[in-house]
Order: sequence, then C-alpha cells, then structure tokens
Amino acid sequence: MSGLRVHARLDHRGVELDVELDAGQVLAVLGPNGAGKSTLLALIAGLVRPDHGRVELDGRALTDTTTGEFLPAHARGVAMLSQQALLFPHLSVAENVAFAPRSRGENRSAAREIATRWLRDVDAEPLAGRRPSQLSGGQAQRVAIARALAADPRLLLLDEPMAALDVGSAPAVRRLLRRILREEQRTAVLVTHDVLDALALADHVIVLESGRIVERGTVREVLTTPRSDFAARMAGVNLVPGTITEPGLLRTPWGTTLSGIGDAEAGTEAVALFRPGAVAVHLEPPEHASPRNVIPVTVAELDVHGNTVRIRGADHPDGSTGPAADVTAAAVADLDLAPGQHVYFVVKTQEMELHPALAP
Ligand SMILES: Nc1ncnc2c1ncn2[C@@H]1O[C@H](COP(=O)(O)OP(=O)(O)OP(=O)(O)O)[C@@H](O)[C@H]1O
Repeated sequence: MSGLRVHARLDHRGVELDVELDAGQVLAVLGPNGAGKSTLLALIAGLVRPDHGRVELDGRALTDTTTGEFLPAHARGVAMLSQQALLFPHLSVAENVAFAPRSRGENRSAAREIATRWLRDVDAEPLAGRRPSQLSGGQAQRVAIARALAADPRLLLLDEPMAALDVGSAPAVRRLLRRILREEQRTAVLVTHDVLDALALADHVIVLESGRIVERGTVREVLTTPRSDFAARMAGVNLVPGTITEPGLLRTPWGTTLSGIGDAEAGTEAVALFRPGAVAVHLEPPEHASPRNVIPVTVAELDVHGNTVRIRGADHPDGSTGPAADVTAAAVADLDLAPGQHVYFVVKTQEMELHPALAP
C-alpha cells in the first residue's frame, strides 16, 4: 500500500491518532497549541516511540510496537522542514545541500552536482558559496527546502515552514512549496496555523484537539463548513470558485466577476477568499461601489454569536457553500434582516484574495 499510515498512542502526552494519506497527497494538520501536531510529526520522523502502534510508509513499517521495529530517523526516507532553516552554520550553502547525498555515499562531485540541481530548482543557485549567516530568512528557507529534497525523501514533513518568515518573503516560499508539492506530486504532512497555507498547499485537512482528531475532510469542506470550534474560529472563510480572466479578476461559473489581490494568470482555476468580517451588508447595491465587489445574496440563515451575527447566504448557483458575513447585532436590527431576503455583500478589493485553486 503506497502512502502513509499512522496509528499510534502515546499515553503520557494524551495522544491517540489514526492518519492515512495516499501517496502524492498533502495533508494539512491544524489545531490549537498542545493539540498534538508536533507529536504526530515526531512519531512519523522517528523522534518518539509510541506506547502502542504502527507507522508505515509505502508499505514498509517504520515503527511497529508489536514487532519491535523502530527505524532510526535517518533511515526512514522522511525529510523534515521546520520554522527555522537549521542549516549547518560552518558549511556553505552548497555543502549544506550536498550533505545528505554525501551521507548516503555519493562521491564529492556527484553530491555537488545533486546540490546544484536542487539549488537551481529553488532559485538559490547564486547563493551556493555563501554561509548560512549571510542569508535572509526567505533565502535560508529556500536552501533548507533544497537540502530536504536532496535527501530524496518519500515523505516531507513541514512544520510551520512559513511561520518565521516576514510577510514579504512568506508568499514566495509558499509558491515554491506549492510548485514542489503539486508538480512533483509529493507526499507531505504540513503543520500550520495559517488557513492560507492549508488552502494553497494541501488536499486534505485534519484538525487535532487534545491529542485526538476532531475533524477531517478535504481542505474545502473543512474550511468552508467547519464542524469543530477550532476550525470554525480559524477557518469559516468564504471561498468562491472561478477562473482568472486577468490578474486580479475572477469570474465564477455563474457569471459574477470578483476583483481582488493576487498574481495568478489568466486561465488559472482559482478561488476568491474573504473573511466574513470583511463583508458589509447592504439592502441596495451601493452606487459608488468601485473598487469593491458587490455580491447579490439571498439570506439563508442568521446565527447569533454574542454580539456578532453571522449571515449565511444561500448556496451558490453551482451548489457550493454560500458566502457568510459577520455583522453586529445592531446592524442586523437596523437592516431588519430575515431569511429569504435579498441583500448585497460588499467586499473591498483589498480584502479579497485570489489564489490558485486546489486540486479538485
Ligand atoms: N517532549 C515532550 N515531552 C512530554 N510531553 C510533551 C512533549 N512535547 C509535547 N508534549 C505534550 O504533548 C501534548 C501535545 O503537544 P504537541 O507539542 O504535539 O502539540 P502541538 O499541537 O504541536 O502544539 P503547538 O502548536 O504549541 O506546537 C501536549 O500535552 C504537550 O504538553
């Protein structure tokens, strides 16, 4: 059976997890602090032994408590990428990337060649002669990605790989990871606190709470119709599918055009993403709407959460989950809103992000 299977219990951490991932797929792991996300990675990487269980990759047991199997971390075919690049400070960039091929017995020039190929692949070839101390955070993370890939792993473990980067370099690293994960059909487990990472990189999501999986599904299911409290707080974003007609414009299958921020090219399948809190609700289309999006919506439901009311729109014409808006209870009273009513959701262009779509 190709892919990853984890069934493991670790009593003193209160963790019990069952995870399956097919080869070529990316699983995002979400959850609050202490939920067990890092423990899952450590179980797979061979950094901790479960009290009971089995970890299997492409049909091979990495850990099995019934047979006593426990492969050391370096023999698992698993590469880990963390928040910090963790490069060897005394080695050059090229030597860092050549380290894994050297360790598996390649001679110096072959390892060097492999390093050059991976550095080129992550657009970091000109950095080959530098020391890690001479790299920016984004550059160091690119090199760390090249180093992970040079180990020829069957599985990539990504532990919040964008979390320590500044807002300027995170999108480029995210795009790079997206290309590597998607185009090369890699199998990966990605721990993240960021909905955008899950959206851009993953096929499936699990949500952990207190050492257990409380929710699992495709990224779109979990992000648009979250069932656990945690997923609802962190996700609950509006996702509208469509096609980019020119950079910054998305056309939905039912003919609505949305303008937003993003550099996806014309013809790209994409999703528009906006937060319910970014929506202003109007009874009439505002006259001077530009540069804003005006989305006609039929109110399906009103959910009161304290002083905030979530207005859920009816499903989109293609059957996908309708958009939601969060407004104050006072605004709902002023607008005299009720299910069945026709309203307009108004969203500023800057609040609408356009991202390449997930795999179907
Ligand atoms: N090295 C350790 N030794 C003992 N217990 C640990 C260790 N690391 C984590 N734990 C415990 O295991 C549980 C799961 O923690 P874990 O670090 O896996 O969560 P997490 O979801 O990765 O959290 P965060 O988002 O804060 O990194 C918690 O109860 C934590 O206190």
